[in-house]
Amino acid sequence: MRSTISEQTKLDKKNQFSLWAYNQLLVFFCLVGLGLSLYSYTVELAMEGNKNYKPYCDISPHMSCTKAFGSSYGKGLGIFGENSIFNKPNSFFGIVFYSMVATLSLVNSPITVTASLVLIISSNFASLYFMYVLYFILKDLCLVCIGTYIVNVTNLLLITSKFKKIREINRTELKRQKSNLKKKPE
Ligand SMILES: C/C(=C\C[C@@]12O[C@]1(C)C(=O)c1ccccc1C2=O)CCC[C@H](C)CCC[C@H](C)CCCC(C)C
Repeated sequence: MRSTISEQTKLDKKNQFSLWAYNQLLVFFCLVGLGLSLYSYTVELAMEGNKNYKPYCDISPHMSCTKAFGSSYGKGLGIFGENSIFNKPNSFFGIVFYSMVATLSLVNSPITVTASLVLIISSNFASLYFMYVLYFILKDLCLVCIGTYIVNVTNLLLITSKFKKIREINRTELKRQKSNLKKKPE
C-alpha cells in the first residue's frame, strides 16, 4: 500500500513537471511571436512616415517584409475594410494575441487551456490564409511572417500536449478518488 502511494506521488510530480515545462515553452514561443509582432509594428509605423524606408527584413525584392505589410492584406487581417475600427496593421493583432496567449499559458485550469486552444487553432487558420496570400498572390518570402507561422504551429503542438496532460491528470485523480471511496467508506 505504501509503495503504491509513493508511486502515485512520483507520477504526480512527473505530471506537474511536464505541465510546468509546457507552460514555460508556451510563454517562450509567445514572447518570440510578440517580439516579431512588435518589430513588424515599428517597421509599419516607419513605413507610413517614410516611403523609402528599408528595414533589415527587406532582404531582396522577393524576400521583402514591407511588400507584405504594405499590401492590401497587411491591414485589418486582410478582411476589415478602410473604415473599420479593426483596420490596424496585422502586427497589432499579433501583439494582442501573443500577450493574451502568454498570460493564459500561466494558468492550468481547464477553461484557460480550452481558451488558448481555441485562440491558437484560429491563429493557425490565419497562418494558412496568410501563407496562401504570401506565396500565391504576393509571390513574396516575408521572413518575419514565416517566423510567425512557425511560432503558431509550435504553439499548437504545445497546447494540444498540455490539453491531453490536464485531461490525463483529471482522469487519474477521479479514479483515485473512486478507489479511495471503495476502500474506506466513511
Ligand atoms: C508578423 C505579424 C503580422 C504581419 C503579417 O505577417 C503576417 C501575418 C503575414 O503572414 C502576412 C502575409 C501577407 C501579407 C501581410 C502579412 C502580414 O502583415 C503578426 C502575426 C499575426 C498573427 C498570425 C495573427 C493572429 C491573429 C489571430 C487569429 C487573431 C486573434 C484575435 C486577437 C486579437 C484576440
